[in-house]
Formats: sequence, C-alpha cells, structure tokens
Amino acid sequence: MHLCPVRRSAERQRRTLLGTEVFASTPDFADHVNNFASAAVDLVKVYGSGATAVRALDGVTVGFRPAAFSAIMGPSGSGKSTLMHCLAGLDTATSGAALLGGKDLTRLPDNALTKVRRDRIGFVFQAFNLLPTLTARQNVLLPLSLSGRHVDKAWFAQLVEALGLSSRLSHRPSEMSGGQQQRVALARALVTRPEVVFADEPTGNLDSRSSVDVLNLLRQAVREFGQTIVMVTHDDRAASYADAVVHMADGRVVQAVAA
Ligand SMILES: Nc1ncnc2c1ncn2[C@@H]1O[C@H](COP(=O)(O)OP(=O)(O)OP(=O)(O)O)[C@@H](O)[C@H]1O
Repeated sequence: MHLCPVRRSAERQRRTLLGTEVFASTPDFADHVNNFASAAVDLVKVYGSGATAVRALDGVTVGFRPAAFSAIMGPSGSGKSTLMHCLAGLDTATSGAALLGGKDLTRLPDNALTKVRRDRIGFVFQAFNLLPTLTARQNVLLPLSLSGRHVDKAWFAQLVEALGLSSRLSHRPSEMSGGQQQRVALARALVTRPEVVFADEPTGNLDSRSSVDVLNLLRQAVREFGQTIVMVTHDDRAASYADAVVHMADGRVVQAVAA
C-alpha cells in the first residue's frame, strides 16, 4: 500500500525529527550531528579479542534531540548499556564517534573526559548510588562540592520543591524509600544543569507507584527545565513516557519511533 502524499510528508518530517535518516546514509547524518545533544556515528565496541570477541555495538548511528526524553530499548545483551556508557564517556569505543554537543568524546584524553562527565553529564542509576553517610542535601550537592562550583541557591530550592524533597533533606539514604532515594539521585543529576542526563534503568528497583512518580519527574524535567534525557529501559511502560524510542538488537539500532 502506498502512503498518500500528506502522510508521506508527515512521515518524512517525523523521520527528520528523529534523525532516522541515519539508516539510509551515515555520511548524511554526519552533516547533522551538531543538531543533537548526544549522538553516535558508526560506533563500534568490541569486547575481548579472537574467537571470544563480542561485538557489543556493531556500527550504531543515532542522534538524541535536545530538550527531549528519549528511551533506548531492546532485549538483554542488545547493547543498550554499552551504547549509553560510550555516549556518556564511561566506556571507550573501538571505533566511530560518540558526540556530546557535537564534540567527539572518543578523542578526549582521560582527564578531559573526567571533567566532561563531572560538569556536562548527569547520571541516574538503577541502584540510586547515593553515598550512605551523606544526607539527601549533601548527596544532591555532591557534584558541585567535588568540582568546587558554587551552589545556585534558587535553582537548588526549585529542584528540591519540584522533586518533593523539602521535608527529606536532612535524611540519610537508609531513612528514605526507594522512590525518595531515586528522587534525590535525580536532583543530584540535575543540580549541575547538565547537557544530558543518562538514566540507566531508573525504575528497575522501584515499585509501580514510585516508577510512575520518577517517570513523571523525568518528563517534567524535560518540559519545565528543557533537560535532555536519555534513558535505558527494558520496560515498555517506562518507554511510553519518552518522546522517542530507539530499539536495539544485536548491537544495532533497528528502529526509532516518535511517541
Ligand atoms: N565488560 C564486558 N566484557 C565482555 N563482554 C561484555 C562486557 N560488557 C558487555 N558485554 C557483552 O556485550 C553485549 C552487550 O551488552 P550490554 O550490557 O550493552 O547489553 P544490554 O542490552 O544493556 O543488556 P541488559 O539489558 O542485560 O543490561 C552482551 O553480549 C554482553 O555480554
């Protein structure tokens, strides 16, 4: 069946928005990488060597729009975490480019990469990764303390209010529920106003009610603060909160869909 012209043009626009023209031609996409907050160009990651080598990323080219909530989905072992780790400068690629704001992280020396991770990227993990001896306030402010940056008190107050943490700031992680801990982790990720927040299965350890809570807060951060969020998830329901979903299989992007 042929698409009518109107449908076809809408489809083309949707593809352009998502950068899915990348499937047609990597060189074309390379001209547009600066339009994306985070992007991979022909990214390859091979673990090990010889007969036991695993090609975790097999030439991934994809872009994540700024001020949008994107999800990466796919079966276990499809390369979701490897892609995210390379895009976030947590892992090195075998070849290709991992771009943040158009700049290739794969070419940066270690000390510059550490600074990029600290100053330009926010992280949210499945296991929250809060420091148990610090209060919620200290955990949220930790990225600023580590980099010696001053605290924007108005922004901190806005974040705490938006994330419903006002009455929890003096609590330690062991005194908070999983949902509350993940909200502290989200505030910690947002406090530096990073270019991209990478969230790795952020609802994986939460009950369904806390999951909905956290997903709504991620959406709110995109809508109200213009935050760019890239989330890895197994969960269809979590992905349904995203503006765009990238599906992976066997180390490749097999589909990108707008919500
Ligand atoms: N450090 C490593 N050493 C060797 N192989 C690895 C390593 N990390 C990942 N792999 C392999 O790379 C492939 C992709 O793994 P990755 O963790 O990126 O997949 P995933 O889609 O995130 O899976 P899951 O949903 O189970 O977390 C898998 O075959 C995995 O076994």
